[in-house]
Amino acid sequence: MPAKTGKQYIERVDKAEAEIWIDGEQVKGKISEHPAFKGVMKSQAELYDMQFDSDKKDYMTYVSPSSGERVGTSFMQPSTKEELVMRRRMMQEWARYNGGMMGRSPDYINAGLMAYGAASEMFGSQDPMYAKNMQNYYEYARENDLSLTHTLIQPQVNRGVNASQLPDQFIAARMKEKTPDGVVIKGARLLATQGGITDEIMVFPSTLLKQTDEENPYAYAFCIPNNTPGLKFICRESFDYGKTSFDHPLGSRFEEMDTIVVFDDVTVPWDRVFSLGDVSVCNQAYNESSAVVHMTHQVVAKNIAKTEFVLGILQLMAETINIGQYQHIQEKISEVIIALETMKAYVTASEANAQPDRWGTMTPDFAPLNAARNYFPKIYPRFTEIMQLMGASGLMALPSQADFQSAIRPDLDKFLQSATGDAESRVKLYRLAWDVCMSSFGSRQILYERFFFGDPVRMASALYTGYDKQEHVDRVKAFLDRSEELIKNNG
Ligand SMILES: Cc1cc2nc3c(=O)[nH]c(=O)nc-3n(C[C@H](O)[C@H](O)[C@H](O)COP(=O)(O)OP(=O)(O)OC[C@H]3O[C@@H](n4cnc5c(N)ncnc54)[C@H](O)[C@@H]3O)c2cc1C
Repeated sequence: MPAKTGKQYIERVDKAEAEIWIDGEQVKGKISEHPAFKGVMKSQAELYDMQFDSDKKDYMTYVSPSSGERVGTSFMQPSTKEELVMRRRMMQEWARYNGGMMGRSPDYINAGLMAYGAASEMFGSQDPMYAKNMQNYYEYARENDLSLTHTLIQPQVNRGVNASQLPDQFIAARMKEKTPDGVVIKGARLLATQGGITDEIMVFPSTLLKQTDEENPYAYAFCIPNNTPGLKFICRESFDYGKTSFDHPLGSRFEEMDTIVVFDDVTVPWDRVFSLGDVSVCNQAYNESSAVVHMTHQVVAKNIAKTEFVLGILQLMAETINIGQYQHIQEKISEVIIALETMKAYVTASEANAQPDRWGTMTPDFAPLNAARNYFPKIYPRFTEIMQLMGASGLMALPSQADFQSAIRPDLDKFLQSATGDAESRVKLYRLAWDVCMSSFGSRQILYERFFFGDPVRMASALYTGYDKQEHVDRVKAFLDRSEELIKNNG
């Protein structure tokens, strides 16, 4: 089957009827018609449809090496720099469509899956069956244009101890037993964004587990359909409040939802298991496969689009109420321009210095991408602060679309007009800014950028420990020795 359409995406997820809980009730009927999910599912469907745009399909899709059909480019295992750039172009096309506000457009997980597929041999170190499973699953996902969510983190109960030391050994999802049908998993994982509105879930190694025998049952990697019996998604409150796209321009379209994932004796069939019961294998999978690099490549490409979107909004705000002449406004917008150019430079450098990894996949240079993934979580909250500082009362003087259709419209037209246009256009823009920097949707975006790729403190620590600093240390030592020499010679 070739790349899928938006309609096919929606039909498949509706038909699956995964077990999803929200506001104390289980979702019944078509999830694409549920108020909490219909906006984002429509947006996701639009992304899939872009694969068929006549002017885009040459880079949104490519010819499958197995079926000869055109399949999604985010599944492509690049072997040249040109293919790497094509992948990024495809990913940015999707990100620009949603202003970078959909962190989990399907290309995010596809980037990881592509790398795991290319490195499938790695999973065979435990059992050759796992390597075969990984390779087959990657091809299955590619040929069926699967959408996936994923879950990596153990419940936040007591971060001072390991999962096996919690009061109940099945709080964090762990292996319960092996049966002829598969491995039974019981417990919970966090935090699956888009949980329940994809075809399947990837349950991969959580970030580094302690290397002890007690932790081995918590170490596994598998993918299963969202409607596997015993699998439950527990949603937070929805930030799509059912308002129009005028009132809540982002929340009504891109509210991706975050879910707690419960495994209630879920049997994972053996052909879907890629690793099991060995912390050391799990701990190295992310880095060894280059999944971390390809996922970061997608993230940075997406965040370039997000920065462009923020820059566009800020500039429009400056023009709308004529504040672009003030130096501090120029300085603030310049901060975003500098961030944009920095992010673009990181991606360009990573692609220019790309090399095939040990699995033959053309892989971007991780050093600039690693810097980017540590940089953006710090700068994105500042973008929203700048938006608040520039928006001021304009972020609160925000009548709704219904107000514009009521008897008070003449007042709105008079008092909310702007330097460049009418009241309705101005309110539309400021509502967008509010949804970026003030609303529940906007606050979640800030939290998302801070944490979704891992704890920023430990990411910085990994950057510090993994970075080769010796050359610079040696140069300073040589400089100090040179100074000594000079003193000696001159003395
Ligand atoms: C909006 C959003 C969406 C997300 N989507 C997904 C998803 O789709 N899939 C997924 O798998 N995950 C997802 N995550 C989870 C994300 O990966 C985690 O939030 C992140 O890895 C941090 O883990 P934690 O939330 O458990 O925080 P914790 O690890 O509990 O950290 C809480 C605080 O304690 C500190 N801390 C805890 N332990 C240590 C330590 N050992 N050393 C130093 N400091 C420590 C942290 O620095 C932090 O300040 C999402 C998170 C958010 C906020």
